Amino acid sequence: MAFPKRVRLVEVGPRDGLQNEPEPIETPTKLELIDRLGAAGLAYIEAASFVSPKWVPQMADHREVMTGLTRRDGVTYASLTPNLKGLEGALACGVEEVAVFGAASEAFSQKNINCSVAESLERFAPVLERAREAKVRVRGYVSCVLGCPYEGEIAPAKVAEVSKALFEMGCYEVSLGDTIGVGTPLKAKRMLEAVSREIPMDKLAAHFHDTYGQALTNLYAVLEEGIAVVDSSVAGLGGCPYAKGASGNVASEDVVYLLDGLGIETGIDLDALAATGTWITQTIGRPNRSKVGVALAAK
Ligand SMILES: CC(C)(COP(=O)([O-])OP(=O)([O-])OC[C@H]1O[C@@H](n2cnc3c(N)ncnc32)[C@H](O)[C@@H]1OP(=O)([O-])[O-])[C@@H](O)C(=O)NCCC(=O)NCCSC(=O)C[C@@](C)(O)CC(=O)[O-]
Repeated sequence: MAFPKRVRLVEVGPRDGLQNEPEPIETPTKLELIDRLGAAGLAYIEAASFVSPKWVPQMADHREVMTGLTRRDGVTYASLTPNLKGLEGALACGVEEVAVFGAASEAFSQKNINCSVAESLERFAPVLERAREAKVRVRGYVSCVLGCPYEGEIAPAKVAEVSKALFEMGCYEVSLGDTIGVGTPLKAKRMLEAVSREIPMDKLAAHFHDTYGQALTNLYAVLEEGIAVVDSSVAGLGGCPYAKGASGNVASEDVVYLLDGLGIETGIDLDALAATGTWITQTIGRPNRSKVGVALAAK
């Protein structure tokens, strides 16, 4: 299969990237980050997460973030909403899109959202129904698609089953999360093969973490299979609070550099994105995990 002509990046830095930071990050810093990302050409930014502040304290300012945004034309600002309470909170802030998040692993589902996979799907059904009423699109995540921190190997058939359930429930797109970054290209292709037998390829996204340094390679493999939506995080920020040791998402700068080299359009200004990565890592005192970002900053 040929590479797609254009790839849509879903920037998850302000949410996935920051949710695990141990020290509180000021809301104005988050707002500036979101604004800079929009200015760099990111057309889809996951800005906040309407989850319990007891579970993820770093996302407790979701309301302030979603109402404090300076909205840019053509940019979608999305939020995670694990249940109806989260959705109602997000709707009250004028959110344009939301995401529910399930898992292909029972143990991870319990640790992350305190319920089984089947219970999570039951919980998502009214979220999708209410979102439909409010004319808000819902994205679906499946975590642990290439391995689980608690269960180890995850069968591609399980990933396909949960993805299909989310898609049939009304998620317009299902994002496949290698939460702990353990995947390798062949594994990623096999998992995608199983999922794409149930869901059209153009309704799927790749959400790869870079814990084992395989994320770009895995992305290359799934781009070859026809994936055209990639989740990434500026400067490779991030990690999941319920996946110990998981490092950040693949860095947006590295993905854009790869795609530019393949002649795949993204609409993103790499220099502006890299400058944003330098700025946010300096501001929050974190290493920049984008090799491209570091190289461009050293020029
Ligand atoms: C889902 C729950 C809420 C269930 O948590 P629970 O304890 O089972 O929920 P509950 O309904 O029994 O409520 C308990 C308390 O939470 C409150 N509550 C209930 N819901 C909300 C809400 N929406 N917003 C704010 N507060 C809420 C509720 O009001 C109550 O408050 P209390 O009476 O104790 O004061 C909890 O487990 C939770 O918030 N989990 C979030 C975990 C999380 O955010 N993980 C990281 C994101 S997922 C991820 O990173 C993976 C991904 C997407 O990036 C893909 C990948 O890489 O794999």
